[in-house]
Amino acid sequence: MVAKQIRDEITAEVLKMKEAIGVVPGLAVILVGDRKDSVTYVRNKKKACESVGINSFEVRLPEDSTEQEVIKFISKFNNDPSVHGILVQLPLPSHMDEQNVLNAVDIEKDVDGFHPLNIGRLAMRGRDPLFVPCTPKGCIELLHRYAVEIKGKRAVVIGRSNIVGMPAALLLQREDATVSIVHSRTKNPEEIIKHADIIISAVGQPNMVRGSWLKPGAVVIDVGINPVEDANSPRGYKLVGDVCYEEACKVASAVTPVPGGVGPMTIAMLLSNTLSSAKRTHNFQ
Ligand SMILES: Nc1nc2c(c(=O)[nH]1)N[C@@H](CN(C=O)c1ccc(C(=O)N[C@@H](CCC(=O)O)C(=O)O)cc1)CN2
Repeated sequence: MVAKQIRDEITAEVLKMKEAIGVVPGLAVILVGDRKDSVTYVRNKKKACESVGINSFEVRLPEDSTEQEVIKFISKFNNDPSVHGILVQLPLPSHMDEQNVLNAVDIEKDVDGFHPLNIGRLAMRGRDPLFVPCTPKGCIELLHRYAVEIKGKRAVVIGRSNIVGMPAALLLQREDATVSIVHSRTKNPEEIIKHADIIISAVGQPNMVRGSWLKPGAVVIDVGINPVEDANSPRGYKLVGDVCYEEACKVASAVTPVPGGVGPMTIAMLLSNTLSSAKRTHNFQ
C-alpha cells in the first residue's frame, strides 16, 4: 500500500533528522467540538504521528468555543519552536468563520495548505506554495506512484471545495492536464465525465458516479467518504465513496477504494508536510 510505503520513508527521515541534529518534527492539532468523524480523523492523525516518530500535540475545545479562544491556541503553537505544523480540524462549528480562524495559522506551519497565501501561490504560474493541501496532494501522489500519465490528459474534478476540488484542479493543471470542474450547478455532468482520462471525485454523494459514465480505461480517484446505513457493520454504517466501485472496476483501468484509498494518503501527506516544515525550519536536507 502506497500510504504505508510513504510512512516507512518518513520514519527513516525522521530518525535521520533526530540523530543528525536532535530535532523531532512536531504537529499540533486543534479539535473543536465532538463530531464523530473528526474525532476519528484526529485519532488517526495522532496514531500516524506516533507510528513515524513525529511528536503530536492535541488541544480539544468545546463546541461553543469562540473564534478568539481557538486563535489563542493557534498563536501559542505559532510561537512554539517544538511545533512545525499546525492544523485546525474541519469543519469548525457553524458559528465560526473558518477562514478567519485558518488565517491565524503561521504560513510557515500551515501543513494543511489552507492559508490564502499557500492557495494563491498554488494558483499562480511561476510560484510554489510552502504546502499543498493533503488530500489533493495525496491524489496526485497516487497518480505519480502508479506512473499514471497526467500531461496532456483530460481530467475532470467533481466538486469544487476549498480543501479538495479546487486545489486538486490546480494541481492537475500544473501537471499540464486539461481540467474541467463539474459541480452542483453543472447540467448533465456525465456528458463531461465520459471524456475524462482521469477523474478525481470529491462531492460527498454516495455511489453517484456510475460505471456507464466512465471512459473505458479511465483512472478514477474517489475522495468521497460517505457513511451509509449497514446493519451488518458493528458501527451500524459503512463508508462508501462517490463512485459505484463495482461498476467502475469493470470500465476503469484503476479505481481507488473507500475505505483504504485516499484517506490514508491524506494522513501520509500530512506527515510529509510536517517533516518538510521541520526540515525547512532547521535547514536540514
Ligand atoms: N484540517 C483538516 N480537516 C479536514 C481535512 C483536512 O485535510 N484537514 N480533510 C477531511 C478529513 N480528513 C482529514 O482530516 C480525513 C478523512 C478520512 C481519513 C481516513 O483515514 N479515512 C479512512 C477511513 C476512516 C474511518 O474509518 O472512518 C479511509 O478512507 O480509509 C483521514 C483524514 C475533512 N477535514
